[in-house]
Amino acid sequence: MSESGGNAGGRGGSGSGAAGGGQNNSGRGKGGPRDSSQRNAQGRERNRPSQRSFTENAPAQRTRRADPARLVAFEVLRAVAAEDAYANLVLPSRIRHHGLDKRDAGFATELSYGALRGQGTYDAILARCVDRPLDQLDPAILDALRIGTHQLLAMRVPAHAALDQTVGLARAVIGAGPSALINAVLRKVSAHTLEEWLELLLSDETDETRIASIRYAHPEWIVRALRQSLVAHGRSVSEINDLLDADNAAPVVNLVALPGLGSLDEALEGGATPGELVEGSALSSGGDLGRLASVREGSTRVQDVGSQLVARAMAAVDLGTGTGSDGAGERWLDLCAGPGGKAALLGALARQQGATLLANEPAPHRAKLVRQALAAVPHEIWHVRTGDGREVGTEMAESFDRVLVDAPCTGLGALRRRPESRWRRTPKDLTDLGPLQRELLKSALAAVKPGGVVAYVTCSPHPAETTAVVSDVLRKRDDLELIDAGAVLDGVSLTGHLDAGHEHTAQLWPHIHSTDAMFLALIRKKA
Ligand SMILES: C[S@@+](CC[C@H](N)C(=O)[O-])C[C@H]1O[C@@H](n2cnc3c(N)ncnc32)[C@H](O)[C@@H]1O
Repeated sequence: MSESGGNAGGRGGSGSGAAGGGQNNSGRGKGGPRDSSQRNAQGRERNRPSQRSFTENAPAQRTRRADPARLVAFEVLRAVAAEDAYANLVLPSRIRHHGLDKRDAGFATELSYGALRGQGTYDAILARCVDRPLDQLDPAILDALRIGTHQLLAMRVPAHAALDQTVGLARAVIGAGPSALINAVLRKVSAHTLEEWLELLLSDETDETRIASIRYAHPEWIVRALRQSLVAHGRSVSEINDLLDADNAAPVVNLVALPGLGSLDEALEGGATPGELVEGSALSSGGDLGRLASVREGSTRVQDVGSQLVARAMAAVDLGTGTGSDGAGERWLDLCAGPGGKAALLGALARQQGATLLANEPAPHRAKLVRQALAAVPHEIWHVRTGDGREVGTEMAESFDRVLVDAPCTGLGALRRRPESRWRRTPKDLTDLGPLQRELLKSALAAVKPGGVVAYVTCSPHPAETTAVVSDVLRKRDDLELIDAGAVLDGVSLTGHLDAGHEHTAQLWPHIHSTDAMFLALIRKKA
């Protein structure tokens, strides 16, 4: 049991914990994680077909019990497919239910997230190994095959363990019948490495979109949408592969210490590293964040650096009103606040700047989450309204100095955090959300005082929900002007140069900034 457990191979790690390189029955050894270059190199080496060995036992004679970590991954995939569940919500509850330790939890995370993200590529491979169309397979069998394929092609799990354990899982939870099929199909999958499979699948392919779609496991419409997004924000279309690749890497967990309320000391002592893009942030060293008292209290929170930057940008805009540029006496509004990540940061900044915050959210259960998120901020600073943001503009016309519209959007900029979402979203979502995004922005512009500023934010870079919304709403209005959002973002960043601005709006990117792809427009209502 000498080998340690790094996680993924060529497709990038998906979880925080370890996956197997060990020689025990489940294919997972003991030891700490390795850096990704070692994992990639060693993962490919270990899984070369010529070095593979399989037990000669028939499936029925092999493992009959489901390894708990693989069972958790299987249950996550089933819940996502059959119940429309979100992997990031269902995974922790399954891990708790099966009592996985830290190491197995890491393995289950990598396996479920990796199999979900890589689904498009894995299905293209499986289609070559199954004698019927994949949609004619029992969905549970297909999920078991995806789990087996991810272990074989992208994790440092010995091939015999990947095969035996996946067949054992199928026997235990699906039935004895399908295990022979799963055994036969996974043997075919294991005949090649991932690179060899991609070569086989793509050698005759000339369509660039289809090539990128299969290689980087994104639906073709999203490949096209992201290309269009790069161009719309002044970047080169040649960045597309880097962007798609960044969506497949496990995002590092970012922390924020609420300004004036939280501290990163405990996290830094525990191995977190200071964030380089924004003040008060840190990159978590992984593990259970609940061990940190400041996280339990809510004064230090998990928040993507892109979200931190746009919230700070809204708070930092110089209104030039004489009373407001330092925030004293100002009223701030977060129009779409649930579940409260940005509201918590804005609440802390409002306290420091002598302002107050109204956080609005229509969904009652999400409004409750906003209250919980704001719990560490003194109560006299904030108030939560449960209602439709489209009504705020008329109900509270010209009442606020700063308004954040963090609009409901497709989330195309946060695909790395939501492994199933790329397969669930459709182009129709883009068109369906457009009217709501425009109405919310108009309501915000009605609610802001003359001289005040509205920050329009999405976690999508797509022009249909970013630049098109802003230009449609600003068209024919001479009382509004765009502030240079790139310059304001630079001003709140530690580097002072994010290179995110383009034509007065700003766009952050996973492959450039290691943040979610947050869009920011800052609109001032002329005094
Ligand atoms: C992108 S999320 C906001 C994320 C939040 N700002 C944060 O940082 O945690 C969009 C939110 O808008 C809310 N929403 C949907 N329809 C809305 C409406 N008509 N008015 C206001 N908010 C709405 C959704 O419930 C969701 O909570």
